[in-house]
Amino acid sequence: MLVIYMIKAWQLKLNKIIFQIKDVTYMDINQVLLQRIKMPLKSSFETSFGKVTEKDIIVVRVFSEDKVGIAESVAMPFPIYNEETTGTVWYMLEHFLIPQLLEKGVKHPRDVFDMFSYIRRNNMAKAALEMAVWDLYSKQNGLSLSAVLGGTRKEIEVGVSIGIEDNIDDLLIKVNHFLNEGYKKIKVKIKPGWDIEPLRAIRNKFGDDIPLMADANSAYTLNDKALLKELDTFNLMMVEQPLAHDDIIDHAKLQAEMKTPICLDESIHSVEDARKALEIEACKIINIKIGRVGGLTEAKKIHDLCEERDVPVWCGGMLEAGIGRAHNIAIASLSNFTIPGDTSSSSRYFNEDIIFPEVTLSKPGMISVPERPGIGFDINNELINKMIVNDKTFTKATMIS
Ligand SMILES: O=C(O)CCC(=O)c1ccccc1C(=O)O
Ligand SMILES: [Mg+2]
Repeated sequence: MLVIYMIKAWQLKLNKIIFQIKDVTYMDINQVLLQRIKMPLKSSFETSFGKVTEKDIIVVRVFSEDKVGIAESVAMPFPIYNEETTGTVWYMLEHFLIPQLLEKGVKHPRDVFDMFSYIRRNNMAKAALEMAVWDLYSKQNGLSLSAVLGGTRKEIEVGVSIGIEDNIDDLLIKVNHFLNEGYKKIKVKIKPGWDIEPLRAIRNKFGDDIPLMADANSAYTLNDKALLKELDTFNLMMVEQPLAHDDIIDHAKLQAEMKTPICLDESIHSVEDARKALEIEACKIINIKIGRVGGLTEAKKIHDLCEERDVPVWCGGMLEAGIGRAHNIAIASLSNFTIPGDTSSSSRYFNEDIIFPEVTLSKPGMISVPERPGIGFDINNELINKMIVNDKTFTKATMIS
């Protein structure tokens, strides 16, 4: 008995030592592949800043000797959510990020963020590469991405985001449909002229208890204070980013006068932004999007800061295809993601997704966190190949010569 115990203890110690050794050796990334694909959305998605009808994605793969890490760029085709576009992400990856990663190498995915910190912003470009490196690292260590990030949940709670609809009837049909699927949070997009009326209609039809929130995507200013304060009458879980994309000061002023918690999305690009926003009480909740903050390392830092300060977070979405969804599921398995996120099933936006199996609800309003190494999904390469508009391979040899 004692002998078995001693052997087990030794095995554990040995594993720990191997893990530590791995952290000081290079990850040996020798090739990166970019594939730009255009994927039709089932139906268009409208927000206060505009309408999207197809998903324009860059699939990023990083190769080591025998493993491949994968991620997806979440930038939109136009610079309307933030300053990046699919085109700028490609440019940054091609001319700055990939050459540097291949030339310098990293020992741990954590190093990627630091390596790129001298480059201002371009967070979605940085994130696309960094997330692929995290997936590769997880696969090299035979662990799920969730486990490597320190996730504790086996299942995550999810909600759904509903765009601006043509009329109230269409909106109510959608809300009804998603409530029936069990989604644990209904988020509706609002803008001037489409705010009080749709929220009132939802409350009248479905009652005061359904978990409801509104996302304004920066469509208002403090001149709309009276209207925004009226939102307090709808018992909303929160109102997301009511004011300017680059503001925290006015949000603090508004939060001081509103009962409904404000959640910031567009205004938070880093853990430093989060610290400042919390310090001046510009919000009570933060929406974490891995792409917006430059990758999983920074996303985890924001999560940890918020946890320390008892501020709940949730995982936002950018209409991701399956690879992006998989990364969202992994980060949302961390303990302080206590509010249902925007990561819905693949079928919410796509007739067919680029992963196997597709993301589905394991039970009403829940998605299970994969336990297999890395993101825990296989890639539907056949489908990806059908949708490619551009691709490029980068190798260590060609970069350095
Ligand atoms: O279902 C999703 O992925 C979330 C959709 C969403 O709300 C959104 C989609 C694109 C850009 C910004 C946002 C947002 O959260 O503000
Ligand atoms: Mg938002």
